[in-house]
Amino acid sequence: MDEQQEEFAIRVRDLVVGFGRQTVLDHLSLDVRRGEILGLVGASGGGKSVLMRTIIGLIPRWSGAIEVMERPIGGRTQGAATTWGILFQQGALFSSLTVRQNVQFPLRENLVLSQELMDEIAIAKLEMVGLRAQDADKYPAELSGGMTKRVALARALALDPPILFLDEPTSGLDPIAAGDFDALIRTLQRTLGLTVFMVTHDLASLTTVCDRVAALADGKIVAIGPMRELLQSEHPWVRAYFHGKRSQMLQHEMR
Ligand SMILES: Nc1ncnc2c1ncn2[C@@H]1O[C@H](COP(=O)(O)OP(=O)(O)OP(=O)(O)O)[C@@H](O)[C@H]1O
Repeated sequence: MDEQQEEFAIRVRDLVVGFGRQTVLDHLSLDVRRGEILGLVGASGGGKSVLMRTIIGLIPRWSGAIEVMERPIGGRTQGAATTWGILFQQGALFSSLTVRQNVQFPLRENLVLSQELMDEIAIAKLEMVGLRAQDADKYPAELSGGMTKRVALARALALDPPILFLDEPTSGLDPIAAGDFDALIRTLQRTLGLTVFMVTHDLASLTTVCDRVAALADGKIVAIGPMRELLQSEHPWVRAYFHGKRSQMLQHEMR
């Protein structure tokens, strides 16, 4: 295995994905470095979710190659649950299961463990995401938006995956809860050495937690780098995104 390969958690080459006559991703290439938090921005309907879902093998590709932790993705991906955890936009907890049972779900699906050990793991994961042991017996309907995201995160981390996919993790949270969630992601990435792939529109997240930001436009990654470099990009869509009135106002306030 060469050194360059080892450096990347995810490698996407010349990826083409579409539906019917619509091409969504058009010869897209992207490398995600091990241990980084990469933020993905793009127009609404531009293909961010499609890219994420194709990487994790949920959407078939027309052509191109994808490698995750040096393993090609294609057909039925084996061992996926232990390679990545996913936090979908709505949290997507099972409403009829308690918090504890939700966090234990991937353990039950993938491992054979005693109930006692599973209970210990569930509590440890809940504490890791800033929840208390008392929260374990609650049902999803009894949780705030921020708590729901934290439980979903605990569930995503149940099997200790090296990669975490987050689909708009702060959407629907108030700015304080969103800031707390960003800080949690940063702490987990540092302490667990996670690679994080985050689709987000949240300028504060992009500025404060992402090591690099990738911009998706016209089905391709048109700019990638630290936020300060993206702000210098000459690409028309990237300029419009970061230098439009609304973004300018927020950036001004963040200074
Ligand atoms: N399963 C599907 N079948 C058909 N078309 C789809 C499917 N999934 C996505 N698309 C189309 O692919 C395009 C990209 O959608 P996608 O959800 O990736 O956008 P997005 O960048 O994540 O947008 P948003 O920021 O609004 O969530 C859209 O035109 C969408 O209608």
